[in-house]
Amino acid sequence: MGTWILNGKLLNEKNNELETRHIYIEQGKINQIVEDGVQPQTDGHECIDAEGKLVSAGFIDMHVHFREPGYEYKETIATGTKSAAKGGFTTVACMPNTRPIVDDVETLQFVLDKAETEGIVRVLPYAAITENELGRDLTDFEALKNKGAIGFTDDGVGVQSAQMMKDAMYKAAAMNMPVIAHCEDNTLVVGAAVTDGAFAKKHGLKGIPNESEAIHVGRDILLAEATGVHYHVCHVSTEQSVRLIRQAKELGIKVTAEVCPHHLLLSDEDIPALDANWKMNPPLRTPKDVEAMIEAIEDGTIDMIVTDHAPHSEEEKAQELQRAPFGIVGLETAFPLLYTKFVKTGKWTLSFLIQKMTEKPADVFNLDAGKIKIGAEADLTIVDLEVSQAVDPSTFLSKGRNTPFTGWELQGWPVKTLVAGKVVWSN
Ligand SMILES: NC(=O)N[C@@H](CC(=O)O)C(=O)O
Ligand SMILES: [Zn+2]
Ligand SMILES: [Zn+2]
Repeated sequence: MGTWILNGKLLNEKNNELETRHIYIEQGKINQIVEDGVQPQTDGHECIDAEGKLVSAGFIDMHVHFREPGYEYKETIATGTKSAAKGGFTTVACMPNTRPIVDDVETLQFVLDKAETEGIVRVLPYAAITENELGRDLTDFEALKNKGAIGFTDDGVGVQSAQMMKDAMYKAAAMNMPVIAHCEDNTLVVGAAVTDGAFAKKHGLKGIPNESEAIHVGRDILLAEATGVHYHVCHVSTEQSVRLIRQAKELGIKVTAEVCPHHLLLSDEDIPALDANWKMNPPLRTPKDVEAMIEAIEDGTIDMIVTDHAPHSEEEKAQELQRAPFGIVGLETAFPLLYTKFVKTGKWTLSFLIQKMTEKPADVFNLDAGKIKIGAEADLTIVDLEVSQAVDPSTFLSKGRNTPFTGWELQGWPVKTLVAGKVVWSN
């Protein structure tokens, strides 16, 4: 028995038109795509009616925090993947800043086992660059790669020593593995709650300067050039970083980059009060930086959109701004936010947005995913593009409720998510 998804709207990337199609899935893979008008042979098969809804390749998020092991009160692989499925994501890449850090094969195996037994979407694990993310000793890249790590990153902190980063890049390059960098120079203001901008000034707060990110981006681009590694910049937030990445790409250096919805949609001037739901790292920057992020995703300087889904508990986020941890959740709001604010407004085509959340990340990280085609895994997302609904954190499947987008009236809500042809979430 197979499964038919009937009457879905598939995006024709050539003309950005939505066309009605029927998709037949067998043994987890897309087996047939039938034109409207042709009567599909549904006898004896399961049928899903997608009448009028968008059927997209499942979204891919190359930057999430699922907190397991060690911080299960914030999120688990079970709740994190549920949250992902609800957001229409079928593949997510997990950051290693758990407790313990994913810096050895035992911890990596633990994550893989949990993903296998409790995860409802595909989970790809990153491993740390340095032991305990302390920046002192490199982890065992060879062993971690062999066990299934897809790249190396100390996300959460910057690798402070240029020599350490260079050694890591040489090693990763020799193994054909990417280095993924959280860019933050700790000799500049570090740990402040907001950017060095209007909000900081108004409230008499110290601010994190743009250079603390961009100095690492510039340094690492030079090191990537010297080592030949595939270097990927995490959560780009400043116009200076964009400038450096743009130039590096022009020079043919192997650099790729990601941006988060919040850095495309919010600036420090939007922060309403001293509220930790607006605190994340990197922080919301100035309106000029937001403009630069939009330009950079539009011209291809930034390759993909990621959420940096970073759940924290209610109690942690209720602390005063300086004490509260950095991070906001993102999986359940990413697509509706971007669809409503960029596609509905006519700034982007639907196919542009979907590419940045499917094909592009798959391309950059060599994943066999991100496209609806015969023979591909049936990782699919069915999205209602019409119904308008307000963001309500009490409905999140994530344990985290920490979002600045509460109450935003959005369209483009996923209604059903399939992984390998199985419905893993349905509203
Ligand atoms: N982005 C955040 O604000 N927080 C992340 C760490 C990180 O991505 O650097 C976290 O682990 O909570
Ligand atoms: Zn980070
Ligand atoms: Zn992160």
